[in-house]
Amino acid sequence: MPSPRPVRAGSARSSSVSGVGGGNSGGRYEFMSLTRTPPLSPSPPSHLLQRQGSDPTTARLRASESPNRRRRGSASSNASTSSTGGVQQLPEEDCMHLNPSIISVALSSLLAVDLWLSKRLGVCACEESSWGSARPIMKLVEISGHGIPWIIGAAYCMYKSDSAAGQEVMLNLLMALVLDLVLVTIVKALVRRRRPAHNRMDMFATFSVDRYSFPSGHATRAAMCARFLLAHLVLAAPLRVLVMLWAVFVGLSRVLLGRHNVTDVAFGFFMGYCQYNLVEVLWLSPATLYSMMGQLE
Ligand SMILES: CC(C)=CCC/C(C)=C/COP(=O)(O)O
Repeated sequence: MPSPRPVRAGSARSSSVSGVGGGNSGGRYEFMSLTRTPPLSPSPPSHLLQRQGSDPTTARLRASESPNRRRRGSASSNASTSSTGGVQQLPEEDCMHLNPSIISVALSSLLAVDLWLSKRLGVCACEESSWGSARPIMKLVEISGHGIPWIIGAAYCMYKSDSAAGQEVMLNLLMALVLDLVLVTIVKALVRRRRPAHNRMDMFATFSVDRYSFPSGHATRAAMCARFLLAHLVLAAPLRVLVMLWAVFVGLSRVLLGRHNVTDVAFGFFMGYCQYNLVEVLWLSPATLYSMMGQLE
């Protein structure tokens, strides 16, 4: 009895490329057959179809499928092979699984990078972390961007101000701070993204939505207040630089403390920047204020 001849993988590959020829290379045809149903007519040569299963890429893809999908896939491809006289068709659901949308792939990649980077940057997340000794300073920066000192400070300055212009600016800063709290609460409640696992929930004065992390309320406030200060209160160049550095540092400290992922802070900065535009649109003038107070009386 003749002994079976060993099959060499290399020879199958090289004959596949040379067998198709022209612009439509063997490699291209095989790739397309994985992602969409090959045309029924004209039927591709049967020697090409046989080689699909022996291609290493095909083999790897099939190996990564779940056992159930593999079983279903092979059953349906067997069925379609027999019903179409040798033409192999992939079931429709397989085609969809092999064609994930570019947006969802980009989003999952961004989230994976975000989680990885945020975890690496959370160097002050607890005392035992690599920069744990800097944690008290980071917590001071955290308090400098907290809502309570800002609200109390703005109300106190408004009360103490002896000019109508000063009172107007402080009143609008108060309105901006309240608006920021409301908008951040709404977005946090809608998105409900959990804070990073390495965060220790030892923050001062929080609302219930503050168990969620997207967006960072400190980052929105820092961006909005920085724009507000630069537009209305701080004119000297060195102080303007300090204000900007403070805002950046508040955002950075959120990630270093492990309170937030990088995307929470990035979106927070964007949202706070836009919120200032809204404050300008809603700006309360003394006339508006007096008419509002008149309506209240
Ligand atoms: C109690 C008041 C007036 C404000 C809460 C401020 C606060 C704790 C926001 C949460 O900030 P992050 O989202 O950056 O952690």
